[in-house]
Amino acid sequence: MNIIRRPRRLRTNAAVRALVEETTVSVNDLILPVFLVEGTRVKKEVASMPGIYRHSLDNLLEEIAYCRDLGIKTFDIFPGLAEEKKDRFATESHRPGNMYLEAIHAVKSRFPDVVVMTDVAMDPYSSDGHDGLVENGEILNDETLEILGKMALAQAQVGADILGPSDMMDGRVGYLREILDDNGFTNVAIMSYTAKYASSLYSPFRDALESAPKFGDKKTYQMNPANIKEAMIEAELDYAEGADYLMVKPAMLYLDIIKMLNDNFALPIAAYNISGEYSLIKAGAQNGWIDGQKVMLETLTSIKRAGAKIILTYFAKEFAELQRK
Ligand SMILES: NCc1[nH]cc(CCC(=O)O)c1CC(=O)O
Repeated sequence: MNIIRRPRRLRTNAAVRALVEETTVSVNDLILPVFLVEGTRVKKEVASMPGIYRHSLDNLLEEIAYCRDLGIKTFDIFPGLAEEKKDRFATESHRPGNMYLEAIHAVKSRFPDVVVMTDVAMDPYSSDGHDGLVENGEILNDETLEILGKMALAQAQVGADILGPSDMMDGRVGYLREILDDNGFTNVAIMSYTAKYASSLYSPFRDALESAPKFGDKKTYQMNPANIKEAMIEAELDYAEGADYLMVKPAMLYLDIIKMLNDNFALPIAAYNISGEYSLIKAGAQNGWIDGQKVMLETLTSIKRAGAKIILTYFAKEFAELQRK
């Protein structure tokens, strides 16, 4: 038998496999999204996200301290608000001293080396549960920008490092960049949710924050999962408007989009391995149908292989714990 090229030679043992391994996920690549709620000593598991909790600030600080010791350096904080704090205009989102702004300030004061990423979107604060201002059942674009601008500035003022506009309004990256620069926050970065699709996999996140839309869906602002071309347009716009990072969301079902943006833009590409993607894997593992840890590793590796340098993932802590062993 004369088989000249035998690819299996590079798979013979673990050392050789490690030698030729092209993609390695590191804790340096990961951002852990965390959920913040009002109160003290609150730690409530999200029913649809086993192992993920809503924390009051005191517990969140402990959680961050623990994860920081594991090597996780960046945290994306999301607020869950009581219904009575919400209104049409998301007024609470930029009220000085609100729970969210206090938390950003507290995290940055306690852990100056930690990178705090924030969420810039109306939905956690909106009585309509939408990412924009609603009028007669429509989501207004330009009026929403003004609210996002106030929210972003308030976050920058308390020490946010990276702002994450997750709303999908047109023109918001340029609008926020200008407000930040005009107020002296030239070093506050923007990680734009560039290609955010109207996915059915956000529902566990909306459970966590009780932020589901009160009517309709988000299809007039989030992208159609069937489309590739508009991701290019969104990325061109965000690049031109000054985004520092481009994000694709969700991740697992959108690896082609991650690859396309990475092939076409020199900015770091991030991917958000979202709540429903996490829940699917956890559910499969809890049923004993798949090996949760192996599927987690394969998932993160695949997202990175597709071209994401950065992965926002609820698995960050579990991954870091596994690495430490
Ligand atoms: N601004 C909304 C927002 N910011 C982050 C997520 C989802 C994150 C996840 O599912 O993990 C969503 C959900 C949505 O668009 O309804």
